Amino acid sequence: MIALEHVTLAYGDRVVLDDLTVTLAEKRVGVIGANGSGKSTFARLLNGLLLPTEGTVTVDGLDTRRSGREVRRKVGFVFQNPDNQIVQPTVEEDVAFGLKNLRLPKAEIAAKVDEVLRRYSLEKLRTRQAHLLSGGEKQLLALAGVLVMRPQYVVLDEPTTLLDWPNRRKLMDALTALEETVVLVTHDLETLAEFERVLVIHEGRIAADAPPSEAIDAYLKAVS
Ligand SMILES: Nc1ncnc2c1ncn2[C@@H]1O[C@H](COP(=O)(O)OP(=O)(O)OP(=O)(O)O)[C@@H](O)[C@H]1O
Repeated sequence: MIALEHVTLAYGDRVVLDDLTVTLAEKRVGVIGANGSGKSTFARLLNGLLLPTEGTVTVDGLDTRRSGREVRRKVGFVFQNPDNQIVQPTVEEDVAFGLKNLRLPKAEIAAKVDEVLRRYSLEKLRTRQAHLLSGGEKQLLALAGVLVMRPQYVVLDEPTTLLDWPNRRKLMDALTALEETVVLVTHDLETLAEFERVLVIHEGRIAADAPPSEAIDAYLKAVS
């Protein structure tokens, strides 16, 4: 369970999120809102990439301020721009990177990398230069690199922006199949149809917190 208590986040003197208190316990939570409303900021608070200016964020009781490393093991983060997280020359090396940092045995790393490349249809790309992949291929690689670490929670910040229709379908199917708890920030409202809960962020606050169709209605009203 991820809990925010009286969380305020300010960049300098600009308050972007204002006194949010919310608990995320569902398997599938969507986050929507206008450009600049604070969705990425909200997402980054969930795994300690950003620390609250005021208030606390806890993941299964671990405070992101005090237990950042443990929180980041639990909460995988898929960035909006995959170039932010692709760090190794080839696809297979990039997927193996986090596992190597854990100093797992070589055979175990190889087995996990094979499994995840197969699962996301990335096998044929395995020896390719990661930075030369297409945008959509990079997004799938970034997701694979996070999921291979088996986090309990996966936070994704607009992961479908670069994807064509088949790859968007593939990514959404992958998300549906995950056992992990998913928090998805998106402008792609139709991907939220099966979600249990959707938060609408507007003017620094949670303007709606409801099942998808109700939340999407509230969002469209707020921005029109
Ligand atoms: N590091 C930063 N320093 C100063 N201001 C920032 C910083 N990061 C974000 N902001 C500002 O905070 C506000 C919220 O940004 P955020 O990226 O969280 O919005 P968003 O809802 O994810 O937007 P989008 O839908 O366009 O991705 C924006 O006005 C942005 O310009």
